[in-house]
Amino acid sequence: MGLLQLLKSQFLCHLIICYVFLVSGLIINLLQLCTLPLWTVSKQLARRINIRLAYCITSQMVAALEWWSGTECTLYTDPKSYPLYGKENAIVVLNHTFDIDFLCGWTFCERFGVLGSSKVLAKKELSYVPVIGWMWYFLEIVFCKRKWEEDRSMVTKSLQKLQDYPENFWFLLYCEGTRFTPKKHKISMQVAESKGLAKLKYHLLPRTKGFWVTAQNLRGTAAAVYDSTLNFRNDEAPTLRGILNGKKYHADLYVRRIPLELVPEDEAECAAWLHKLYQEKDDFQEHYTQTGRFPGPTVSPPRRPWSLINWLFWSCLLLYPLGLLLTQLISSGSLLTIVASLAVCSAVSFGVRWMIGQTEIHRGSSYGNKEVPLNNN
Ligand SMILES: CC/C=C\C/C=C\C/C=C\C/C=C\C/C=C\C/C=C\CCC(=O)SCCNC(=O)CCNC(=O)[C@H](O)C(C)(C)COP(=O)(O)OP(=O)(O)OC[C@H]1O[C@@H](n2cnc3c(N)ncnc32)[C@H](O)[C@@H]1OP(=O)(O)O
Ligand SMILES: CCCCCCCCCCCCCCCC(=O)OC[C@@H](O)COP(=O)(O)O
Repeated sequence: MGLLQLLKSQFLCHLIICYVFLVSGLIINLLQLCTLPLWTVSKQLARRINIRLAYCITSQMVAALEWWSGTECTLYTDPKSYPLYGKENAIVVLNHTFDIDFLCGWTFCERFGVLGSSKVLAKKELSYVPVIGWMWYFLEIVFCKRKWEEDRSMVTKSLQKLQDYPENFWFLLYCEGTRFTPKKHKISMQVAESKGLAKLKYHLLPRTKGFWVTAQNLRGTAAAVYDSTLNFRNDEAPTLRGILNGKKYHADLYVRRIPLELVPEDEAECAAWLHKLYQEKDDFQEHYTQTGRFPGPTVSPPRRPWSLINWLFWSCLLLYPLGLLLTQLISSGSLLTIVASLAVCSAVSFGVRWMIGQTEIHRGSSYGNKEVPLNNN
């Protein structure tokens, strides 16, 4: 192990990175709160400011992946579609297989200049996560309880609000609705069988209602669906802890651009279209497993310096006062202040560990985990 790699694996480094993320994140949440009065005066200006504030948070995690761990991201796509990425609104459909698939998604957003404005149909529980979840309120992220009857009107309303969004955005949909586990896969394939649908090897059966309502409400707003399939080389199982430890991964993303006009408007036809899409995604994953690559040409959209610059800015801003505080603390020799500082460090460490836990599949929800009574007709 090289010296740099050894440094990256040190707990103290992780504590510093997490301190900068947490404290800057809370400051930005506070700034977002301050934009509240602006929403009534100029909604579009408030949105543009919040896009930039959100960028300051999410790009720190992207910088950790791109610059700290040096993870490589390769894009497999049609060269004719490439110039359109980042220049139009799009609905992104992505497999939900890895702890950090969302972070790879953010990394591609960053490389095409839509990181601050990117959106997702997210489970409600994530809205309570400090920093990221709180930031999402101001970004007009669409939340769902994963109970269609309760979600229907709220999801529709939230999507309609995006129709006059002032900057290009990608709206991410994990149609599988939850992360892949062998148990969830087994149950969802029982559902597929009972519905006479083809079985999938690498995906859960997609939930079609969210996709249909998104396509319907973003028609005329989004130009295309980006069917995206992510995999990692050499059976890597990437984690956020691995990224913090400076471990380098190799992400491959296969993207097909499908004009939104090709998605059927009728709900049943749209559902059938999505099921077919997932069967094709499964074939691409099979191709990857057999050959170690996706079909078609590759490009590696370059890293941009902004995520690193933002990270360095917040680090300088927050580590300087921390350094001063620590020096004063040690020179004061007060046992009480030293104990209080250790308690704050432990709280930061505990808080961020809990947040990292949200990204870990083995701590995932029980959604899609329960055997459902099947109607075999
Ligand atoms: C150039 C580069 C291109 C791309 C770059 C890639 C990506 C970058 C893009 C953007 C990045 C932006 C942000 C990313 C940042 C962070 C994101 C992090 C995480 C958030 C993600 C989540 O929280 S995922 C969880 C929440 N989201 C969803 O669930 C979405 C999908 N779900 C739906 O759409 C659902 O329909 C619903 C949520 C709207 C409603 O849920 P409900 O459970 O009520 O669903 P349904 O009524 O649809 O389900 C019942 C039907 O499903 C069948 N079914 C299938 N499997 C099962 C099963 N296991 N158990 C029971 N039922 C099952 C069932 O038969 C029903 O079928 P019907 O035919 O009767 O409808
Ligand atoms: C600079 C780096 C500092 C690191 C600090 C850690 C920050 C943690 C950020 C938490 C972001 C949370 C996003 C989690 C996304 C996710 O993966 O959600 C899972 C859901 O889709 C589905 O849930 P489930 O049904 O449980 O599979």
